[in-house]
Amino acid sequence: MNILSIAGSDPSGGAGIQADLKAIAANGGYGMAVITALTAQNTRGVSGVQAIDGDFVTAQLETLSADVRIDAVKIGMLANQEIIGAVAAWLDTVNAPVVLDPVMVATSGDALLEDAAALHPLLARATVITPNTAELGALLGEAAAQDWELVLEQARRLASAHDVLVLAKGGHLAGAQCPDALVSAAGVLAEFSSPRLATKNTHGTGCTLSSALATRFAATGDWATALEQAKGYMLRAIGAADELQVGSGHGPVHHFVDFFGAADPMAAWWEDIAPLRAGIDELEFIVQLADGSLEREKFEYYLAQDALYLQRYAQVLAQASALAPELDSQRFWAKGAGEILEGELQLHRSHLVEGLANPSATTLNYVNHLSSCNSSYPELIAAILPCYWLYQDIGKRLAAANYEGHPYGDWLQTYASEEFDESTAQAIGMVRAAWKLADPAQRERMRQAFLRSSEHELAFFAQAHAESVEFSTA
Ligand SMILES: Nc1ncnc2c1ncn2[C@@H]1O[C@H](COP(=O)(O)OP(=O)(O)OP(=O)(O)O)[C@@H](O)[C@H]1O
Ligand SMILES: Cc1ncc(CO)c(N)n1
Repeated sequence: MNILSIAGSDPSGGAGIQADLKAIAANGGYGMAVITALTAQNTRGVSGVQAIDGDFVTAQLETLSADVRIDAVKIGMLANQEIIGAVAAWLDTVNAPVVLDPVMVATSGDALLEDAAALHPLLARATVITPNTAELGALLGEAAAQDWELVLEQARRLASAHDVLVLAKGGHLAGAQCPDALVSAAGVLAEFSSPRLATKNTHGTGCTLSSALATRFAATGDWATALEQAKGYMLRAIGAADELQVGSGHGPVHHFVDFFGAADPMAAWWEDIAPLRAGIDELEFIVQLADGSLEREKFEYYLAQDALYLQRYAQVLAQASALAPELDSQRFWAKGAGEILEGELQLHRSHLVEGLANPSATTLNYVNHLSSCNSSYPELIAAILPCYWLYQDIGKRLAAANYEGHPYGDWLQTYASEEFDESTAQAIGMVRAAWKLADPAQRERMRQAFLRSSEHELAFFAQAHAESVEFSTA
């Protein structure tokens, strides 16, 4: 898909043409650029603007469209009335969806267009306009809205007045969420909200979102889908912004987060518990379980404790579902809870003499650790993760040790299925996604929750032999 950005240059690379080309490429488009103005700009502010002659903007546009098919247009900084006129006239000659970001002020607060009213002739030629709250107010000749209801109301009126779609953006409002909504004269067509990330590096968010939106629309043909995808991309790019070190003011977002973002934190966590994993493999309980020499009494002790554990664990999974931020994760954790209650516990009961045992101190320690994480979704699912990941890992080796007539053969098979592999991959994915949105302190709490659970897993396997275990993960 060929996506044209008509915008100004930002030498610092975080906004304007430079951001647009990066965002278009990162979203799978082929980026092209017609430059309307040069700015002298860094992450702290704009110190100068040199607009291109309107005639030369026209020359760039006409030369390009004489040769190249244009699948979508994104418009950013237009600087003055002459350029607005040139772009408006050219738009009458092309037939492509147009995302117009009515750029008036930079993230730093510097003016990039003198008069909001000058944009009016362009509004009806756009397919979607993407004003922030200040720009929305200015386009209506009103004060900027301070709450989301009023933003939506203003967006509806602007959509109605110019017969366009308006992407209302709540990024500038106070609050823990950053909602965006696609609004037509009839009302809200789609709304997507994301958590507000704690970073000052938001230079060029507006340019980036509008370019991603144009690119995703060219690929999907559906504005709601395009917005959902662009918003997800935006969140990842802002989430990784602090990995870049550009300037001392409002730095850029990480446009290529999906390609060159930091190394996978989940892989690092897995390495962190390497000593615990080795420790589990060496436990007498595991060695004897694998070769079948484990005393029945010890196996039944383990199963009784595990049955007690699983009842509480199912409640913890249900709690993760209750805390989960969206439908997929809600469904995933609730399904996990259901499967434990119907499947795994069933297997345990078939091995057990009914009505046994109280939870051991080891079992209680583990479930209490899980419960202690249950007010924070990211920490709770980080604490849950070893229950999937370690069992999947050990399950593979135990299944490989299975043989015809093995006394614990059905148990050895339990955790070595494609379904369990798939669930484990999904659980890892959900923890990774929550990690990306977390701030550094929360990330460390997540890592600790994961490490502690891994230690409890080792202690749990050891308890039937009352083997003493030493923990060594920091
Ligand atoms: N701190 C943040 N955390 C998460 N999302 C954010 C944050 N800041 C902005 N966004 C999102 O970035 C997108 C662009 O929004 P914003 O309203 O900031 O645009 P803008 O003001 O036009 O940008 P610019 O500052 O580049 O002019 C929106 O989807 C918004 O929700
Ligand atoms: C060139 C240019 N366009 C747009 C913005 C808006 O952030 C900016 N800062 N610079």
